[in-house]
Amino acid sequence: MQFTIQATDPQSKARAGLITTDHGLIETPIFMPVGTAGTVKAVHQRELVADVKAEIILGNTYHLYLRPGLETLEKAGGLHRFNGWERPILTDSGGYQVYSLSNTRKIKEEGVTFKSHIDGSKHIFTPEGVMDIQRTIGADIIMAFDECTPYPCEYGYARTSMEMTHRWLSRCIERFDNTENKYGYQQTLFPIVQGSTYRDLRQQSAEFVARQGRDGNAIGGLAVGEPAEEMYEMIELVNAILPSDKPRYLMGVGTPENILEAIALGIDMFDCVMPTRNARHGVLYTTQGIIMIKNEKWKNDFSPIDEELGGYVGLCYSKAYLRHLIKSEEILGAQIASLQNLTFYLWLVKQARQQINTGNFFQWKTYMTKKLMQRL
Ligand SMILES: Cc1ccc(CCc2c3nc[nH]c3cc3c(=O)[nH]c(N)nc23)cc1
Repeated sequence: MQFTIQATDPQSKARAGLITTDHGLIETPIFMPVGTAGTVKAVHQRELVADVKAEIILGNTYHLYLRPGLETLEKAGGLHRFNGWERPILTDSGGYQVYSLSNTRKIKEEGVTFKSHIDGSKHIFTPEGVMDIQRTIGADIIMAFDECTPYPCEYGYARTSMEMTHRWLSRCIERFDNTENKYGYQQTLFPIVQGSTYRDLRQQSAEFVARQGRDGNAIGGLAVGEPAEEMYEMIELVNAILPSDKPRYLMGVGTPENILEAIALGIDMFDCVMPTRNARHGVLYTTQGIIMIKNEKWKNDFSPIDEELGGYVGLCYSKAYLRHLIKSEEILGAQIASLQNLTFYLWLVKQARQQINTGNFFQWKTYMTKKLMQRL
């Protein structure tokens, strides 16, 4: 995996870059739609490419391991072949998903034991085990096995948790560097910085991660309920330590405003469940601002959802019709709203990239944030 920086913003840490993988190119800054059971909820591959213009999607190790399972994925020739997505894929290591989905997990030095949220069967994720699982899934970029430190937490817990994540990272690197890819495509491992919101721990973790010299680096332990200002402070501190010539992936962030702020702080890659989760609840992101589509005011508004966005659903469906579908809890409503929000997120990072290339990202960010976050 290669990363080339094509332009940097003179008034911030923002940069426009290009990531090259065996499954194609990724222009950064980039937003990565979250696939869960191998698909993005309620959206087809064709739409992801043609409408959303997604360049890379996220696969979910926890879900895929439980269902369809490793045997099926291996027989299919990996996730790319299984779900027909021929572009880059990134998979998370599963630790976070166990933490957020299975309330029966236990953390030990060896790894994390949990019961499947599907059938209650017992499992253990270890650093070595999730490296093998992600080798079998076959994603181009795989994440180290970490503990996403809960927020808020005591300093002592944050330090112990970070130190275990560092020991797990060493075990991940040992396993990954001594196993081969299974399907003939190169894979790369990103380590994850932890340390909660404690400046000295974040500094230690960023230094430990930077020392591993991997192709890219991730910032974890954020977007877990901390105030945005604390998140920005941690990003700024960590990005000053992570190498500037490698992609930086901020996990789980965020609102359009968070994303533009983080781009200005030097982040290149994003993922977030917000676009699809909010869509299912009728919260639409549009180039004109936020629309709460269930609101009475859209009942007889037959204008297109978002003419400026240039996406299919924004042009071809009216606000009134989408309101009707969402109120009726029709699947089509979730599909249209998900497509609108995902298309918007990809549009936003593409606009940011263009502004970085033309050198006025910083002014544009202020104007765009004010415009996008207004309620219509
Ligand atoms: C499919 C998929 C879903 C979700 C994710 C990111 C999930 C995610 C976080 N989401 C919000 N905050 C987060 C923090 C962490 C973290 O510290 N470590 C890991 N491994 N994942 C995180 C990646 C892939």
